[in-house]
Amino acid sequence: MLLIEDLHVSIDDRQVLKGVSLEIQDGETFILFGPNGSGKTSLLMTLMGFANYNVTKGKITFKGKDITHAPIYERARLGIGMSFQRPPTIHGLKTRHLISMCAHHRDREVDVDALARKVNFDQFLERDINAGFSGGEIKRSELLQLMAQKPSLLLFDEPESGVDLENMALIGNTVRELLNGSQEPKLDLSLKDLRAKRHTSGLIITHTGYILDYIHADRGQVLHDGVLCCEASPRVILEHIGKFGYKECVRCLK
Ligand SMILES: Nc1ncnc2c1ncn2[C@@H]1O[C@H](COP(=O)(O)OP(=O)(O)OP(=O)(O)O)[C@@H](O)[C@H]1O
Repeated sequence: MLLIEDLHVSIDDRQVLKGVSLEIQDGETFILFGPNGSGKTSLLMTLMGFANYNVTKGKITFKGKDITHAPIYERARLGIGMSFQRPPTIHGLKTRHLISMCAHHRDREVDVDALARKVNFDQFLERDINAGFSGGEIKRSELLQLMAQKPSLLLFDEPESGVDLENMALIGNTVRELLNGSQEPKLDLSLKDLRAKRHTSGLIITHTGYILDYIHADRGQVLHDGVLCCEASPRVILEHIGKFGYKECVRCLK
């Protein structure tokens, strides 16, 4: 589904990604770890196509199409959706209107109120996007946009940040539903069959790993100073970082 080859990205004159290569298959969920400032958000912003992130070398292919220099709307139309760490406030744009726009491409009209009720967000629909929203409310607003858009590749930048434990369950379960599509996985399926049934892929940044309690994450890696290293199961990586910190990752780069 997503193929990133030798991606080099600069913001102004500063190189933030220094040769990232990564493949995410249909239905696969990939977890990205890394210390502050290592380039994780920059990777997601580049995949979404934001202008400040200049691809100086490398290629991004999505569903077989070269999207390295494609505009944001084309990537969204192809099926890439993103939940931001710190999304902007948009005065003058009601949440209801944005949710309707996110669902615009779908065949059937979406019941925005019913969708919002799923994430306890119906009472926020008449408010401007993110205007005065708390950390947890911002996350629910982001999720609601994705639920309306139904992308086939979900990019999540720290779904747990600013979320209390009670809301974490709501957010974790909603992320799982988005990744599984409408289909809840049956417990008796093998991992291979489970993956074959999922068509939505995920690329999720986490510092705490709380999200791992709710989703099935297939693979993980650490991004260290703009370079990927330490590929392992996400739980193993989390445990390793907890014990030794990120400086141990440097050993994998040698
Ligand atoms: N618009 C910008 N202008 C200048 N530098 C930027 C800009 N955006 C990001 N950077 C720099 O690029 C580097 C990577 O930032 P990025 O946000 O991708 O890191 P991160 O791994 O997501 O960090 P965190 O875990 O703290 O969220 C940082 O040093 C950051 O200051």
